[in-house]
Amino acid sequence: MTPGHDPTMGTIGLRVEGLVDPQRVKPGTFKRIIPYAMRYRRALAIVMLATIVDSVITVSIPLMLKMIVDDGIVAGKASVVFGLAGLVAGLALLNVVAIYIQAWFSGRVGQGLIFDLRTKVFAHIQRQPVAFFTRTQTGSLVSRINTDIVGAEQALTTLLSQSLSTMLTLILVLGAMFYLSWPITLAALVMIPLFFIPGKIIAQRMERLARSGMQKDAELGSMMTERFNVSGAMLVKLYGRPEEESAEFSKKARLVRDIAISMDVHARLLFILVTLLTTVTTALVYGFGGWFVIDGQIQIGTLVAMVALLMMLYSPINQLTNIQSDVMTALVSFDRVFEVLDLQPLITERPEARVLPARVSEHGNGVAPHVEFDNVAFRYPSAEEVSLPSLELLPLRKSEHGPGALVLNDVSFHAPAGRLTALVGPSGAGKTTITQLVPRLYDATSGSVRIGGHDVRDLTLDSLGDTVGVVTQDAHLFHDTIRTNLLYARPDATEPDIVEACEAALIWPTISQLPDGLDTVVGDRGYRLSGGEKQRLAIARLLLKSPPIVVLDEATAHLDSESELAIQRALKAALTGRTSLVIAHRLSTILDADQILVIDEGRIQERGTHDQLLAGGGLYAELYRTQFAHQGRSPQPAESTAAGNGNRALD
Ligand SMILES: Nc1ncnc2c1ncn2[C@@H]1O[C@H](COP(=O)(O)OP(=O)(O)OP(=O)(O)O)[C@@H](O)[C@H]1O
Repeated sequence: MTPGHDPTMGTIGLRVEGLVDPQRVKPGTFKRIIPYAMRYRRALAIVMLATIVDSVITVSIPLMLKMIVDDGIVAGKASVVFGLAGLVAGLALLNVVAIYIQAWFSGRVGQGLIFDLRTKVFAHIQRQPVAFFTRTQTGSLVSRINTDIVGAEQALTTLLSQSLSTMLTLILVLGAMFYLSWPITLAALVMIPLFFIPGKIIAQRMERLARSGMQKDAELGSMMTERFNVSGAMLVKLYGRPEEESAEFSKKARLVRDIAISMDVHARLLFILVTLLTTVTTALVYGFGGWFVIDGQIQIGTLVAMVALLMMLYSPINQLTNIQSDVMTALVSFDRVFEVLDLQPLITERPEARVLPARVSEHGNGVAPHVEFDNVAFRYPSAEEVSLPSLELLPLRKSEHGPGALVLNDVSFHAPAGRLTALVGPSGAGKTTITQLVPRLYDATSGSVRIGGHDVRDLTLDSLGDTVGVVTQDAHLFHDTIRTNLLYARPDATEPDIVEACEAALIWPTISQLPDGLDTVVGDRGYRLSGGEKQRLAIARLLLKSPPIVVLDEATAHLDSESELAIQRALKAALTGRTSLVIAHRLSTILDADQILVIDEGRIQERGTHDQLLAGGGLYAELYRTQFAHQGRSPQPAESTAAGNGNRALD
């Protein structure tokens, strides 16, 4: 089947109404581009100089052809013919040099711009809060850094290099034509406005298609990013849906194809119309010019030069119409990049933020600070606050506009320095949310979270990062070596430091048996390691960082008893002497906790030690019976645990 007969191609050509996003380029986009270009003013000046040389040479050649014909051939002077022909060849050579310089420097400007924008957008995205990433489609984001930035670069280089050469050539060619024969030039000029009309109409259409195309392209990219990682691929397999996935993919790819075809058709249409007008105008010049030559009003050489110049006139006019559509298409890219750069990060460092003062004991050892929640209420930020609709998969629903419901309410507690505070409660109670407020993954909506008496919002983000270590249930590992993953926590750690951390986390025996040891690549998201090994590696990473405060979400995944034991021992090492906030899923942890907070519906419903709470016979007692008691230990009084004594039995 030829592509033209593909029955799925319902929206080819100009009929792509449903695909086109009617959004326009924001006013002021162009102005914002200028500072980016100004960084390359020296290279740009060279580009412009080379462009001027190129234009002048290009226009002077037809004038020399006229002289060859009239003053050489017609006059019968061979020396003039040879001399001028040699000069034309020399100028052509010089032009090659000018074009080469132009290409070299405009490449530097263009690629430099891509580099500047990419690094800026990447750094900006890094500063976005976690909430942004929970809403955004990864593929769309990647596409902004790749496709859109390259598009934006094209806008600028097209605008700066092509438009100058176009305008200059146009002026020089018209000047030369007027000089040679103003009546023929005027006749040709009458046609020029006609060249702009199709350009204008088609350019607008192309702009909308370009925006739409980028959006759909990003959706395609997103789908691939989600399906081509281990978790996504596993889900597809386990639910046996490869056919549906392929169908969904081809639906999206079809849209991308149709938009691309439509863009091609528009570009081609523009070209055809301009070619038609060019031919008609050339015929007009030959008609008038031929008559003038016969009439003896102009020389034959003048007609030759006029036609050659005319050919040069169309190329810039053609470009001018293209520039319009190219620039519009590419301005869309800039607009989409600026859209990301304009997104203000929700969690920022205050200008007067301070480093958390280190506390030292009488013996000169570092002392972990305590953590306090004071009347904290929290709601997750709304979509408008943290994300861009164009980076989300689906359009926002009505319910997603405006602030959501409070997830935490009136949460106040004191997590004593160097002690273990366990959080327990039913699913969705708000435990994870509470722990996320300590490292400022989110900020409290009201009330305050304090570390060592300092509001977390008054601390520098670096100091907060150094103070709080987090191990989540699904500890993420980069697709890199074990060593690189560990060094991520402390880049200056030495080999003995790494080994010590791995030994304390009880992962060293496993690592040392691997053929490549610490240089083993862990695979995408650590999928080449078992669940228990991954968690222990995450604990080793935490130990290497050695933060005074630890936030930990215990893994609920079922582990064999050996791994379970290893993890418990590793945790013991990780928590000793540290202020820890643990979402507890293990019996051993709640028995060892200095304080247990029972969370339900975003509030602290009960608090105390295991014995006190069990005696109370409330929610905790029920949770204990359903979640913890079956884990194999008969209820027993929690051992009293002094901070940092290292004697807490976690196993
Ligand atoms: N990023 C988010 N945006 C909006 N709401 C969220 C977000 N994350 C969690 N929630 C909601 O906040 C509430 C508390 O969730 P949280 O994850 O803190 O519960 P949890 O006690 O840790 O539950 P689990 O034990 O199942 O992990 C839930 O109702 C959840 O749906």
